[in-house]
Amino acid sequence: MPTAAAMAGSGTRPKPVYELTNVAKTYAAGEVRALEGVSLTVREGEFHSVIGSSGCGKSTLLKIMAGLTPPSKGRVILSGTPVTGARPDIGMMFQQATLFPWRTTLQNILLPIQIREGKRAAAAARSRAAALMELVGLKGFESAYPAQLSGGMAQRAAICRMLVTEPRMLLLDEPFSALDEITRDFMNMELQRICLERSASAFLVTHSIAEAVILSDVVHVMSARPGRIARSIAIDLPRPRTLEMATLPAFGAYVSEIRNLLDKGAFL
Ligand SMILES: Nc1ncnc2c1ncn2[C@@H]1O[C@H](COP(=O)(O)OP(=O)(O)OP(=O)(O)O)[C@@H](O)[C@H]1O
Repeated sequence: MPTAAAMAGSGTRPKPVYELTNVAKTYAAGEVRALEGVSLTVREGEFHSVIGSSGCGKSTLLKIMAGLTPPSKGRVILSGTPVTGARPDIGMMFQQATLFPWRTTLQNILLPIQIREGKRAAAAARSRAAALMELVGLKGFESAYPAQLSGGMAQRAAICRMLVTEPRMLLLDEPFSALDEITRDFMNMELQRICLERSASAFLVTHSIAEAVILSDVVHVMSARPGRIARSIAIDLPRPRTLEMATLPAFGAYVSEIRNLLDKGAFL
C-alpha cells in the first residue's frame, strides 16, 4: 500500500478533511498566548500526530479542532464547513476511558447514539456495537461493568464508543498513555488497523516520539508556548506499519530528527 507521503508525491492527493488556517488561541483575556499561526491540512485517510513540550498548546489545538473551544483567530474547516461546535462526524478519545460505572460496557458504547438520537436508535445500533466489540477483542463483555474491565479493556470500550457513530475523523488526546507499554503497542496497532479499514483520518496528541513515528503519515513538531508548528515531517514508511519497523534505520533517523527539534524547542 503506498504511503500518504508517496501519494502526495505522485500527484494523487486525497481530499482535505481538516483545514486549519492561522489558528491562534489566547487565554486569560489575552495574558496567556497558547497557540499562534497554526496552519495545517489533514487529508482523507491520513494519520497526523502533534508532539511538543508540556504546555505548548497541543490539547488546546485538539479542543479547537473538536469545536469544544473557539479559536481567538483563524479558521477551522472540516469537510468543507467551519467547525463551530461539537459535530457528529468527529470521534474523540482521551487519556482516561471515562466510562459510566453504572452502565454496562455495551450501554456505555451506545451512549453517544442514545444522547444524539434517542433510545430506539441506540437499540437499533446494538448489532453494530457488538461487531465493534468483536473487532477490538471485547466479545463476551457486553454485560460487564467498567469495574470488571482491565485498563486496556476499558480503553478498547472507549474506542468502540468513539467509532459507533462512524466518524470519519478521529481526535485522540494521548489515548493510551495510561496503559503499560505492551498493551499500548498493541492498542496502537489496533488503532492503525481500524483507521485503515475505515479510511478514517486521525489526529493524535502524544508525548512519545516513537509512537508518533510508527503511527503517522505526518508528525507536527510544536515549539514551546506560544505553540507554533515548527516543522511538519512526512513519515515515508510503508503501511501497514509493524512494531518491527522500529528497528529500521529510517525509523531511527525520524526519531533522531524529531528529538533534535524538540531539544532545540525554545529556539524554534
Ligand atoms: N482554560 C485555560 N485558561 C488559562 N490558561 C489555559 C487554559 N487552558 C490551557 N491554558 C494554558 O495554555 C497553555 C497550553 O495548554 P495545553 O493544555 O493546550 O498544553 P499541552 O501542550 O496540551 O500540555 P501537556 O502536554 O502538559 O498536556 C498552557 O500554558 C496552559 O496553562
